[in-house]
Amino acid sequence: MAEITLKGLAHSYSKTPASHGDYAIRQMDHVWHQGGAYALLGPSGCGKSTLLNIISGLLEPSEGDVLFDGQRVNELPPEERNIAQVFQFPVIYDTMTVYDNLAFPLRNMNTPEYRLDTKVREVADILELTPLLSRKAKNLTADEKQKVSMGRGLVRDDVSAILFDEPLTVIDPQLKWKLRRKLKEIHERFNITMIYVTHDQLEASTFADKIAVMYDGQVVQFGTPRELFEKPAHTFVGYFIGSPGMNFMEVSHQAGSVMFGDQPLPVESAITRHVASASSSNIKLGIRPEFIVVSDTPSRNALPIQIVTLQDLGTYSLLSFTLAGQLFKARLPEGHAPLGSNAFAEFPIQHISLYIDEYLVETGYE
Ligand SMILES: Nc1ncnc2c1ncn2[C@@H]1O[C@H](COP(=O)(O)OP(=O)(O)OP(=O)(O)O)[C@@H](O)[C@H]1O
Repeated sequence: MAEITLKGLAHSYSKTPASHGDYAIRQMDHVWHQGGAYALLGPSGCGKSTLLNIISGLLEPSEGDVLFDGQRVNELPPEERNIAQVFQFPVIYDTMTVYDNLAFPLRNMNTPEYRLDTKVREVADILELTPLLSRKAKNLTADEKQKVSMGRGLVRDDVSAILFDEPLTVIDPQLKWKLRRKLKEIHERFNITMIYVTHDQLEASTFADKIAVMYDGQVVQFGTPRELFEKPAHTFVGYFIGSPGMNFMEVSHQAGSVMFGDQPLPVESAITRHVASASSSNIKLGIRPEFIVVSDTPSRNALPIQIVTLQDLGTYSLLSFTLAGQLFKARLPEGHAPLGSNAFAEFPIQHISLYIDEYLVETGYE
């Protein structure tokens, strides 16, 4: 069992890093608690695989410490870390049977055959591989091979964490859901820390209790899927989570008002105070497409908009409109009244969040 702590961690693939841009992981402190089901979510190139490889020991970090249950393991090779890693593409021995593939990690540890047999059959049963145990691995389908790869991580009793690096990439879309459920089941049964890397928010939120969102070499928010939706701590989280992502407006302060271009915006007074006193000029307001209220009649806080497109997506409609020259997205509920050529959008003030230098400013709704 292990709690994995990353302390002052940073990694550069360059031997002589000169600037921020030379780092794949930028100064990070993070704790993965024992037994958690976690996702590491972020776009391509943000440093997810680098971080997993540092945890598993395939890569030694250039700065900082990796601690397992408080013990520094930076110099420990992967085989001494009791961590299993499942990669994007199955890592199995094609000429061996499924049984021998599953037994391989245990034979390596000189596990007695009777114990090995029990464990192999238990894991095969969970992964629904029992009918395939005597098959040669080379005759399996891609998803069966990936299940064997996962099984090899699960057979060892001493494994304290399993790291999955986009494990469902090669899996048929229909089977992805089933395998994710299976992983969740395995997590509940074995109480193993699991870290699941993906760039897909749906995959992350169906697997994990808590998601670490990574952006540009850093974890910018660590929270439940709901927290990431309701309170994005960074503009990237707002943009990346949700379908479509949050709308952002660059704003400034003028004569007691928060201005979006030439347009004064109705906002809560605490936001106005923060915008007025901000030392940075990088100030944004964010609102989720779900919370914008659109109507064809003017009202006190509604602003005139220009409609670009309205798409009926079955359970909701997606409206694209412009305001002060910027494109916005709004999700309109099913059965929303049709919109004429004059339309108005209201941004309910309780749903507007303030970001200064890309980070959320907690203002509290007054
Ligand atoms: N072996 C390497 N040598 C040099 N640079 C590397 C190496 N591996 C990764 N990088 C760089 O480090 C950064 C982070 O890469 P990493 O593969 O960790 O990201 P990722 O989030 O896993 O991306 P993906 O989802 O595409 O795999 C990228 O800029 C990448 O180009």
